[in-house]
Amino acid sequence: MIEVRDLTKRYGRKLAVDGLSFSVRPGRITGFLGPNGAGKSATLRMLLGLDRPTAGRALIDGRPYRELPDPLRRVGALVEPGGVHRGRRARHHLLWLARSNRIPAARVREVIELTGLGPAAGRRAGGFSLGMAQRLGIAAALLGDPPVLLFDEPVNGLDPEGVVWIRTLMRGLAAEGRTVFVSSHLMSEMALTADHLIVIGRGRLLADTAMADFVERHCGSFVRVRTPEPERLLDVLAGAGVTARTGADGALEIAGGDPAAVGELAAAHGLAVHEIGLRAAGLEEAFMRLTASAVEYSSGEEGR
Ligand SMILES: Nc1ncnc2c1ncn2[C@@H]1O[C@H](COP(=O)(O)OP(=O)(O)OP(=O)(O)O)[C@@H](O)[C@H]1O
Repeated sequence: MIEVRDLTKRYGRKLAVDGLSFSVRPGRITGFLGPNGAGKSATLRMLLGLDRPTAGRALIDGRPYRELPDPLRRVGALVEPGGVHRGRRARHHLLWLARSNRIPAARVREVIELTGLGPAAGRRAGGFSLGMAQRLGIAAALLGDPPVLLFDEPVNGLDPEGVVWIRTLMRGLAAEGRTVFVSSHLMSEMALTADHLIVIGRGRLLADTAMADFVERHCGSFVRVRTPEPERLLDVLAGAGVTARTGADGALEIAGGDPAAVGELAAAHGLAVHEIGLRAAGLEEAFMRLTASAVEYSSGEEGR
């Protein structure tokens, strides 16, 4: 179980995490989502005792990381790949970690097997592909057989096979009853992986919801219509009590609308329609809408 309570982190004048509170339960994968710079890594660093909160608490099994007895047996983390000395062989790295944490060497064999590192275990980590480096990082995270696992952007840069492998592994870990907390800035990836979502923007909580509820609430259908006179169609729609928004390419979008009704309204006002149809709102779009104000704020601030 992970608990974050009123967590705040300030770097100089930058408020990276701003009074954040949420819990992460065992037995499921919880996705930690937010646009770049939202404060995900800062939160994970505080959970792992790599950074001190300015205020509030970041707890694993009720304690701050630094107060955990045998931390490797309580929590495993994949924070940044490549934290391994390049000249060190993968197996030796794991054996060294095991020995310094009083973990039996037999467990090293198990995690090598579990992560499919076998053929590469005798090779030096410096020559590893990103996919192999990720497997080694995950082997290290699993060494203490911890009930809590944190993954920071684990699929970044991986090929499709690597992505599927990590997704399957995380599902297995959650099915064993572990707490699996995984950060990403990709909603589409989370949709395939997570059971629950914590979404943050500008260091604040934007959503704490079951994945299925998020999909149901945010991913209804909408009518997309393209006309050479969008301003006039907007007026006509507004006159009929219909709210529309202008999409990225200038087409109008009407949430939950009926294409026939929109088409007839346009025809009745002599408006040309170049394209009209019913679309399903994508998860990525829903995520962008949810976090849009947070993104605008942060880019505006950086421009100052
Ligand atoms: N050590 C630091 N010093 C100063 N500012 C920092 C530091 N670490 C993070 N920040 C700032 O805090 C904010 C949150 O950063 P963080 O890395 O936690 O975001 P993130 O959600 O993990 O983003 P990304 O998806 O890009 O990794 C950003 O604006 C970042 O520039």
